[in-house]
Amino acid sequence: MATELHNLSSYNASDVPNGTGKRIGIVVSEWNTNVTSKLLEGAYETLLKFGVKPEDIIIDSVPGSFELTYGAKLLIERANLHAVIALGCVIQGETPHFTFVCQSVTQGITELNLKYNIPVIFGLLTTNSLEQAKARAGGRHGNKGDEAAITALKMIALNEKYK
Ligand SMILES: Nc1c(NC[C@H](O)[C@H](O)[C@H](O)CO)[nH]c(=O)[nH]c1=O
Ligand SMILES: CC(=O)[C@@H](O)COP(=O)(O)O
Repeated sequence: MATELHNLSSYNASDVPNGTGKRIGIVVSEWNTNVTSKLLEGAYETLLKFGVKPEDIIIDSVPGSFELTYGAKLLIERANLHAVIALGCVIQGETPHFTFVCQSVTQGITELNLKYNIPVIFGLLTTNSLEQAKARAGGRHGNKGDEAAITALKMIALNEKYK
Protein backbone atom coordinates (compact mmCIF):
# COMPACT_ATOMS: atom_id res chain seq x y z
CA MET A 1 0.00 0.00 0.00
CA ALA A 2 1.41 3.36 -1.07
CA THR A 3 0.66 5.07 2.22
CA GLU A 4 2.31 2.21 4.10
CA LEU A 5 5.51 3.20 2.32
CA HIS A 6 5.19 6.98 2.55
CA ASN A 7 3.95 8.73 5.68
CA LEU A 8 1.54 11.53 4.75
CA SER A 9 3.24 13.92 7.15
CA SER A 10 6.81 13.31 6.05
CA TYR A 11 8.42 16.01 3.92
CA ASN A 12 11.65 17.94 3.62
CA ALA A 13 10.91 21.34 5.15
CA SER A 14 13.69 22.96 3.12
CA ASP A 15 11.80 22.02 -0.05
CA VAL A 16 8.59 23.79 1.06
CA PRO A 17 8.09 27.33 -0.29
CA ASN A 18 7.35 30.17 2.12
CA GLY A 19 3.63 30.88 2.38
CA THR A 20 3.82 34.44 3.68
CA GLY A 21 1.39 36.65 1.79
CA LYS A 22 -0.46 33.73 0.23
CA ARG A 23 -4.22 33.46 0.66
CA ILE A 24 -5.44 29.89 0.87
CA GLY A 25 -8.99 28.59 1.10
CA ILE A 26 -9.93 25.36 2.82
CA VAL A 27 -13.28 23.71 2.14
CA VAL A 28 -13.98 20.83 4.52
CA SER A 29 -16.72 18.23 4.61
CA GLU A 30 -18.90 17.84 7.73
CA TRP A 31 -19.46 14.11 7.06
CA ASN A 32 -17.16 12.06 9.35
CA THR A 33 -16.29 15.26 11.18
CA ASN A 34 -14.28 13.28 13.77
CA VAL A 35 -11.85 12.61 10.91
CA THR A 36 -12.20 15.76 8.78
CA SER A 37 -11.62 18.01 11.80
CA LYS A 38 -8.21 16.33 12.18
CA LEU A 39 -7.48 16.87 8.49
CA LEU A 40 -8.38 20.54 8.89
CA GLU A 41 -6.17 20.86 11.98
CA GLY A 42 -3.23 19.32 10.13
CA ALA A 43 -3.65 21.53 7.07
CA TYR A 44 -4.15 24.70 9.12
CA GLU A 45 -1.17 24.13 11.41
CA THR A 46 1.08 23.21 8.49
CA LEU A 47 0.16 26.38 6.59
CA LEU A 48 0.95 28.47 9.69
CA LYS A 49 4.26 26.61 10.10
CA PHE A 50 5.34 27.80 6.65
CA GLY A 51 4.40 31.43 7.09
CA VAL A 52 0.77 31.71 6.00
CA LYS A 53 -1.02 34.23 8.25
CA PRO A 54 -4.22 33.11 10.06
CA GLU A 55 -6.14 35.93 8.40
CA ASP A 56 -5.08 34.59 5.01
CA ILE A 57 -6.63 31.17 5.59
CA ILE A 58 -10.31 31.15 4.63
CA ILE A 59 -12.20 28.12 5.92
CA ASP A 60 -15.69 27.00 4.90
CA SER A 61 -17.53 23.75 5.55
CA VAL A 62 -19.94 21.82 3.31
CA PRO A 63 -22.38 19.05 4.29
CA GLY A 64 -20.53 16.19 2.57
CA SER A 65 -17.68 15.41 0.22
CA PHE A 66 -19.98 15.56 -2.78
CA GLU A 67 -20.38 19.30 -2.07
CA LEU A 68 -16.61 19.93 -1.94
CA THR A 69 -16.52 20.76 -5.64
CA TYR A 70 -19.16 23.46 -5.39
CA GLY A 71 -17.67 24.84 -2.18
CA ALA A 72 -14.26 25.04 -3.80
CA LYS A 73 -15.77 26.75 -6.84
CA LEU A 74 -17.32 29.44 -4.61
CA LEU A 75 -14.00 30.07 -2.89
CA ILE A 76 -12.14 30.27 -6.19
CA GLU A 77 -14.59 32.74 -7.69
CA ARG A 78 -15.17 35.00 -4.71
CA ALA A 79 -12.33 34.87 -2.16
CA ASN A 80 -9.29 36.10 -4.13
CA LEU A 81 -7.08 33.10 -3.31
CA HIS A 82 -3.78 31.58 -4.40
CA ALA A 83 -5.01 28.01 -3.83
CA VAL A 84 -7.91 25.98 -2.44
CA ILE A 85 -7.61 22.81 -0.36
CA ALA A 86 -10.56 20.39 -0.38
CA LEU A 87 -10.73 18.07 2.65
CA GLY A 88 -13.13 15.16 3.08
CA CYS A 89 -13.46 11.59 4.24
CA VAL A 90 -15.52 9.04 2.33
CA ILE A 91 -15.87 5.64 3.98
CA GLN A 92 -17.22 2.56 2.20
CA GLY A 93 -20.71 1.59 3.38
CA GLU A 94 -23.10 -1.17 2.36
CA THR A 95 -23.96 0.24 -1.07
CA PRO A 96 -22.17 1.51 -4.20
CA HIS A 97 -22.78 5.11 -3.05
CA PHE A 98 -19.14 5.32 -1.95
CA THR A 99 -17.96 4.84 -5.51
CA PHE A 100 -20.21 7.54 -6.92
CA VAL A 101 -19.26 10.09 -4.27
CA CYS A 102 -15.54 9.41 -4.72
CA GLN A 103 -15.76 9.54 -8.50
CA SER A 104 -17.75 12.78 -8.39
CA VAL A 105 -15.30 14.58 -6.13
CA THR A 106 -12.33 13.31 -8.09
CA GLN A 107 -13.80 14.50 -11.38
CA GLY A 108 -15.06 17.74 -9.89
CA ILE A 109 -11.73 18.75 -8.37
CA THR A 110 -9.96 17.77 -11.57
CA GLU A 111 -12.30 19.96 -13.61
CA LEU A 112 -11.74 22.93 -11.29
CA ASN A 113 -7.99 22.58 -11.80
CA LEU A 114 -8.53 22.63 -15.54
CA LYS A 115 -11.05 25.50 -15.56
CA TYR A 116 -9.42 28.00 -13.17
CA ASN A 117 -5.89 29.35 -12.77
CA ILE A 118 -5.26 28.40 -9.17
CA PRO A 119 -4.46 24.93 -7.81
CA VAL A 120 -7.22 22.96 -6.08
CA ILE A 121 -5.76 20.30 -3.80
CA PHE A 122 -7.39 16.86 -3.50
CA GLY A 123 -7.35 16.18 0.24
CA LEU A 124 -9.93 13.40 0.17
CA LEU A 125 -9.64 10.21 2.18
CA THR A 126 -11.41 7.29 0.49
CA THR A 127 -11.21 4.35 2.85
CA ASN A 128 -12.70 0.96 3.53
CA SER A 129 -13.12 1.67 7.24
CA LEU A 130 -13.10 4.34 9.93
CA GLU A 131 -9.92 2.75 11.26
CA GLN A 132 -8.13 3.32 7.96
CA ALA A 133 -9.38 6.93 7.91
CA LYS A 134 -8.19 7.66 11.45
CA ALA A 135 -4.78 6.23 10.56
CA ARG A 136 -4.51 8.87 7.80
CA ALA A 137 -5.84 11.80 9.84
CA GLY A 138 -3.12 12.11 12.43
CA GLY A 139 -2.58 8.41 13.05
CA ARG A 140 0.14 5.93 12.15
CA HIS A 141 0.17 6.96 8.49
CA GLY A 142 0.36 10.68 9.21
CA ASN A 143 -2.15 13.37 8.28
CA LYS A 144 -3.58 13.90 4.79
CA GLY A 145 -4.21 17.50 5.81
CA ASP A 146 -0.47 18.06 6.24
CA GLU A 147 0.15 16.61 2.81
CA ALA A 148 -2.55 18.83 1.27
CA ALA A 149 -1.07 21.98 2.80
CA ILE A 150 2.44 21.18 1.59
CA THR A 151 1.06 20.40 -1.85
CA ALA A 152 -0.80 23.73 -1.93
CA LEU A 153 2.36 25.70 -1.13
CA LYS A 154 4.38 23.84 -3.76
CA MET A 155 1.71 24.30 -6.43
CA ILE A 156 1.38 28.03 -5.67
CA ALA A 157 5.13 28.38 -6.22
CA LEU A 158 4.92 26.40 -9.48
CA ASN A 159 2.02 28.57 -10.63
CA GLU A 160 3.95 31.74 -9.92
CA LYS A 161 7.03 30.44 -11.73
CA TYR A 162 5.03 30.51 -14.98
CA LYS A 163 2.95 33.67 -14.39
N1 LIG B 1 -21.22 8.61 2.94
C1 LIG B 1 -20.45 9.77 2.90
C2 LIG B 1 -20.93 10.97 2.37
N2 LIG B 1 -22.18 11.03 1.85
C3 LIG B 1 -22.86 12.30 1.62
C4 LIG B 1 -22.50 12.94 0.28
O1 LIG B 1 -21.17 13.42 0.29
C5 LIG B 1 -23.44 14.13 0.00
O2 LIG B 1 -23.26 15.10 1.02
C6 LIG B 1 -24.90 13.70 -0.05
O3 LIG B 1 -25.04 12.66 -1.00
C7 LIG B 1 -25.83 14.88 -0.41
O4 LIG B 1 -25.42 15.44 -1.63
N3 LIG B 1 -20.14 12.05 2.35
C8 LIG B 1 -18.87 12.01 2.87
O5 LIG B 1 -18.16 13.02 2.86
N4 LIG B 1 -18.39 10.84 3.40
C9 LIG B 1 -19.14 9.72 3.42
O6 LIG B 1 -18.65 8.66 3.91
C1 LIG C 1 -19.98 6.93 1.01
C2 LIG C 1 -21.36 6.79 1.47
O1 LIG C 1 -22.29 7.49 1.06
C3 LIG C 1 -21.64 5.63 2.35
O2 LIG C 1 -20.83 5.73 3.49
C4 LIG C 1 -23.10 5.57 2.76
O3 LIG C 1 -23.26 4.31 3.38
P1 LIG C 1 -24.21 3.22 2.70
O4 LIG C 1 -23.55 2.82 1.38
O5 LIG C 1 -24.24 2.06 3.69
O6 LIG C 1 -25.57 3.84 2.50
